[in-house]
Amino acid sequence: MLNSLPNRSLNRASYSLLTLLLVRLVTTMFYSAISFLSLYLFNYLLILLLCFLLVNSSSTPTKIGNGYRLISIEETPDGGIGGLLQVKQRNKIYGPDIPLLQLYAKHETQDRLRVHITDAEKQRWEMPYNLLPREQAPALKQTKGSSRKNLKTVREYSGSELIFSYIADPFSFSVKRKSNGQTLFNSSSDGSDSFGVMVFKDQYLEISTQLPNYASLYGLGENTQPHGIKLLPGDPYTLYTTDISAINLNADLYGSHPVYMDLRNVKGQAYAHAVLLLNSNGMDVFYRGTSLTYKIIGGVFDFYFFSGPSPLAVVDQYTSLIGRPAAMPYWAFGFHQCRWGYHNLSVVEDVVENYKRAQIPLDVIWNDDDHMDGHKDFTLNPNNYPRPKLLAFLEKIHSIGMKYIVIIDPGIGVNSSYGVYQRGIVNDVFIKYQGEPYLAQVWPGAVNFPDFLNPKTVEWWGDEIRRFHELVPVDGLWIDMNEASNFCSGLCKIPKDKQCPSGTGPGWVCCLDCKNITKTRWDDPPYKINASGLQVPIGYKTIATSAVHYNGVLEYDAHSIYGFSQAIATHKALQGLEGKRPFILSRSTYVGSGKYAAHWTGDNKGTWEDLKYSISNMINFGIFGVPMVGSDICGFYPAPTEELCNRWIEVGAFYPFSRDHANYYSPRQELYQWDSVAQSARNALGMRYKILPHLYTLNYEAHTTGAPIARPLFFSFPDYSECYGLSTQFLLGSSLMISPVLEQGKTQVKALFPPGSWYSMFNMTQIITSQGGQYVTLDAPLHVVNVHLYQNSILPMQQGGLISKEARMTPFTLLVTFPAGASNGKAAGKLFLDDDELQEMKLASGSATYVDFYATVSQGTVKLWSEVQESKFALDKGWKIGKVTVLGLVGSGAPSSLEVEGKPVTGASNIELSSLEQKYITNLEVDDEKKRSMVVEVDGLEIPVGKNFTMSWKMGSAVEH
Ligand SMILES: OC[C@H]1O[C@H](O[C@H]2[C@H](O)[C@@H](O)[C@@H](O[C@H]3[C@H](O)[C@@H](O)[C@@H](O)O[C@@H]3CO)O[C@@H]2CO)[C@H](O)[C@@H](O)[C@@H]1O
Repeated sequence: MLNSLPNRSLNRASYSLLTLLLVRLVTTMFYSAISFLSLYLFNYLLILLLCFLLVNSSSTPTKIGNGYRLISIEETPDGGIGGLLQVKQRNKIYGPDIPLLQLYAKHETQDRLRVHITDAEKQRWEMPYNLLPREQAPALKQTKGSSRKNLKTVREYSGSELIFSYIADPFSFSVKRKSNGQTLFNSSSDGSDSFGVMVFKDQYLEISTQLPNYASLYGLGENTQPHGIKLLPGDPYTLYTTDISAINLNADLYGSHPVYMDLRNVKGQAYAHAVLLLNSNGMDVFYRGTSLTYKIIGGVFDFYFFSGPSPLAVVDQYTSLIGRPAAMPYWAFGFHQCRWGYHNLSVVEDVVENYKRAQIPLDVIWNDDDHMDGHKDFTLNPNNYPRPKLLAFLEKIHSIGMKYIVIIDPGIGVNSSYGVYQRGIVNDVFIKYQGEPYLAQVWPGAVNFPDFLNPKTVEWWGDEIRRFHELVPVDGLWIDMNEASNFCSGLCKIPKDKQCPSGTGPGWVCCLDCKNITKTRWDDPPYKINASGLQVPIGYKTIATSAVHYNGVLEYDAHSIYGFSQAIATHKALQGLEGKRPFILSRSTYVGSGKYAAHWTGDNKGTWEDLKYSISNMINFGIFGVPMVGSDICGFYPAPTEELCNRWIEVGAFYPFSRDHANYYSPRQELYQWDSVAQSARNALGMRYKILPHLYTLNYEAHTTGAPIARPLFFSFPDYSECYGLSTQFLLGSSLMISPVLEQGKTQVKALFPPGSWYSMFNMTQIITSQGGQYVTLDAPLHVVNVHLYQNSILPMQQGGLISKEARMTPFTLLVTFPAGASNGKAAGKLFLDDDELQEMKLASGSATYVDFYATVSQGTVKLWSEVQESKFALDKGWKIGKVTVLGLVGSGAPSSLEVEGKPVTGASNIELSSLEQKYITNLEVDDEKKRSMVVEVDGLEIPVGKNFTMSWKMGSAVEH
């Protein structure tokens, strides 16, 4: 029962009591003399009757709330509607109902509807407007005296695509799509027991929506699901930021994203929309297949509906509200190597050398906390990482374009001789408990946590980052443990007579003297979310939930935005430094984090399951507006097998954020450690470095439209429901598909190919599938990952290299794909280039260039041209298009009449034609003589990127269809 108290234990107790009594009754009856029978029998029958009543009453659900009725409604000055909701009947389960609520609904844009419900008489906690800027909901009591004359029992308010309507008593609301009449959200009860009325108490809010059983839902994270991206009915999706690693299935992991995308295929046509419940309190979300129920322990209902109707439109609308994803610098798309346990600088230097020796690309080298002095943020270990040597190393790697990133944890070591801590105390920047900085334990031992909701803290943090940057010119920061993670729970003191260890391993065992804090309703709320997947107290191994932030904000409310607020402060600090584009990697994320940081999926395991989960985790974050994401390649711990590491780099080379990272206790797993892994890495990363221009263009697209970099297939094939649950393959952009091996011992992979023509990026072989698309078994020996480009694409590529900076200056190749065998076809592609040192990523004269490429084939004539915006930047850099490769054309004999810029190009040497092997053909009748599809390569070109160009040629004896 969702809207009733759980009563299973009550029933069980009653039945036990009943059984006991029955046994006693029978025994007694047997041994009792007839003369006493009537008296005993009467007593027992009475008890029996009471027990039956108890059992029966306990199986009747106890209602948590009785719902609200709308008592007034009017239009608000800002064009929305506002109303008052009065509780129908109060009860005290999970605390008293809030008597009067304020309802506010507004079509904020053409495709976004907001529905906000809060206490009408008292300000409640909600996501701070300064952290997530958005339109303000109206002030309280605005509607209190409003007239009732407008009040109708049912009423509709229509925006351009979404229609909001309500039923007055008991109050419920629904959201419909205007274009097809579909109900997207409906909080009125479907009559089932699993669906109650809306409940609004101080520490318990509940609301449900009906759903059609054919809706496919995605999102509600951070969460690892064994079955992949599509949400399945069952256990609650619990949202509460927690230091629990991605290996834990169906648990509340590091981030909180209370948003889902709902994809429905209505008569072969797909419609997607999304629902965000902007609430930072802990919650359980129960998805039951035909309904979804939120149970939240505080805050307000602040719903945003995004009408789509395409998945890409949904993320565009979503990120236009929560913030567009951060622009990443070019080098961030290179390969990253990290490890906890690079004990000294020489080890780091060796790693960089070994990558070079093995000819494996590497752009960024990282330090976990090994460079620190006693695991304290912003310090250097003078023995293992002496500053002069570190600076010399950084100068060397910076000179070739490589970068260096280090970790910082939010816990600041409590140590009176530690400057960062001293200045923190002086500036009063820490979260408080009973007026004192709240004491916790992380790697340095006892720590205090900065309160990033406090403007003074943001200033102090910025200053500490500036000081550190003067000490060590890092290129980015990794903010870890910011859920916030605490190795202790409750109220702790530093033990007097014992030295608290700091550091690795046992460092995570609590050594402070702690006692539980249970006395406040914040530490022990009436409704228990399924925290840590185990219903642990919500203050378990984190900051006590009754601790206090700036302005009296309770950790209870602000818990899940800790990492988010730290990312904002860190971003601000880095922006202020050299005026460069910041790179931040954050473990904990919330709605809007993508605007400031990249994310990795935390401490995964070196197992085949985790390799698989990494794909769904990655594509979920694309939906959450955090497109720069990846998992620890080869697994964080314990130790991957050689085969697994081969397969992992073949997937990880195509994560937007591609980093190998390992635990302190794991054996070394840099990609050169095994010859076979090195070979797979050269293949897969070799391809990544060739498609860097594409990844970087996707970065621009993400930054300007929210489009995920790595996407599920349904983003490009929304009408093709076969791919709705597919979590073993993914797309980079709209048409580059990765189909990796995810199982041990396999040298083939069964991959789904949506309808059309696909071309292998490694050997140009083609796969053509019928209208229904199909699964194709692909060869995938150990060093091979299958990457295919879809028809109608133009992919700008470069020659690759060992560092992105050098790869970036090599000539371009345009890879053009037409539907195989079609005599008429179109293709298009795009390229964004800019000065990635600049903070802003925008199309501007002199610092960026954008090129649209187009191609057509018609009547045997192939045409290719570009349309350039802001040409100067690319022209100044001197980039050239050296080659055009076109796949899927039909014809035989040599192409002729090659013209570039309207001028004939003589000499056949620069245009070549070869036949394309057709690997898999279904509906295309192939007459090998006439309809072979071809590879046409036009080489030796020197077309400046940034200049509009046209080129054309005729296919030899083109075949008409
Ligand atoms: O900076 C070092 C690493 O810190 C992070 O991972 C640590 C994690 O946050 C800790 O909670 C802990 O996790 C262990 C957990 O406490 C323990 O019960 C057991 O389940 O093993 C867990 C994993 O070891 O230690 C983690 C480090 O081992 C961060 O996520 C890493 O990337 C950093 O390298």
